[in-house]
Amino acid sequence: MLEFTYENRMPRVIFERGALRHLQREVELLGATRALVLSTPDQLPQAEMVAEKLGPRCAGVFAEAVMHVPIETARAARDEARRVGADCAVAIGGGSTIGLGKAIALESGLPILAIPTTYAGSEMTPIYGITEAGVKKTGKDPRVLPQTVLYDPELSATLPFALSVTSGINAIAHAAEGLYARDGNPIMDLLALEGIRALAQGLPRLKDQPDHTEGRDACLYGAWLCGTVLGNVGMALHHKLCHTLGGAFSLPHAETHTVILPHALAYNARAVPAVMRRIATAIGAEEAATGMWRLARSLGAPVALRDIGMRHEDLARAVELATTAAYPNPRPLEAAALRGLLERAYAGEPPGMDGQESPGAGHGGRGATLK
Ligand SMILES: NC(=O)C1=CN([C@@H]2O[C@H](COP(=O)(O)OP(=O)(O)OC[C@H]3O[C@@H](n4cnc5c(N)ncnc54)[C@H](OP(=O)(O)O)[C@@H]3O)[C@@H](O)[C@H]2O)C=CC1
Ligand SMILES: O=C(O)/C=C\C(=O)CC(=O)O
Repeated sequence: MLEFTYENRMPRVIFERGALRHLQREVELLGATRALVLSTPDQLPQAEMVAEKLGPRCAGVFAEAVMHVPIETARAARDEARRVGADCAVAIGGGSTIGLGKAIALESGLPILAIPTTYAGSEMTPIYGITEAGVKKTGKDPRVLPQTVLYDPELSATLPFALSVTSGINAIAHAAEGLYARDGNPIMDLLALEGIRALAQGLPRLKDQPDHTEGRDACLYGAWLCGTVLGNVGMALHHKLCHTLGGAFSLPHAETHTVILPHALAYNARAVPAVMRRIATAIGAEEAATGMWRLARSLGAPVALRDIGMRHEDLARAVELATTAAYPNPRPLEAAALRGLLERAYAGEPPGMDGQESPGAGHGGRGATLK
């Protein structure tokens, strides 16, 4: 049975090597005259390049973005936007910088022009996250969806290979979960499969040559598609686990996605076998979960939670948190099976394909009926 609701919520996208040359025109199209440029401290040279290209349309540079948007940084950026009379925010960087732009937009409604240099995909979503007193709160608001995105693969050429791989797998995770999202639709399925394929083919090309032209093009293209999926349909167990591990135990964002994804896919494999076949085909593997684990390993990415800062004594708490306010998932959440999943992920073992039960009270996924 085919049933879905589809609504188009997408920014204007310019994808081009050297896309920054369109910056002035694009800011003008937003109706803006005073842009506040945002970046992390380390990406200040890129922010200054953007400021230079903006010329008189640049109101200032705020290069203080940090991971997970602490409320103090958000307040400082909002104050700075007011102080310089900004009428738009131009965010150059990864999810941390774009997240800071979203924090400004959430309060002021200023339009955002995003220039992503990682593959996290925040530029395509109306999702924001702000951390206060050690707790990250996320929400959705149409005001934080960037109005324009400039994708320039040349700007990601400096992203180190290891970061490119984990960031690329972060993107693949959005698409993989989009394929079994309860509110998914055929358009997002097409984007998801193409996004996974592009990243699975692009990432290995960066291994010996991180500035490989076609490799960077493919990865950024894949990131755009996967980010679009994240922005349009709901996520499931994998994202819930990653948000739990990142939020409660401060594990690094993209690395956590990289370690967890094969195990989350294995957990859901029997509930949505058709989806798993499609993912396997997209990554060129016989089976989705093991294929993802092998892909990560072959690219030298972390495969063990213990190698990215997890403590074994925190696994029980992680299960508890992951089953509280759970995201809809095709297979029901069972504490014992989740503990098994995390034990394997902790030790860096291949995903376990055993001990699975029928979909039961999970939503069963659309993949059960859609080919
Ligand atoms: N709201 C949403 O829809 C989404 C939000 N997110 C959020 O975004 C954050 C993760 O995003 P992610 O992009 O992984 O993280 P960051 O923005 O923190 O970037 C990750 C790393 O990439 C480096 N980097 C970025 N650009 C370059 C470049 N051009 N050259 C060299 N290095 C570069 C950064 O270095 P440095 O710090 O030194 O600049 C940083 O170490 C998390 O907080 C996550 O929750 C992620 C996905 C979607
Ligand atoms: O936590 C956020 O800022 C919002 C969403 C994400 O981080 C998506 C993801 O897990 O990559």
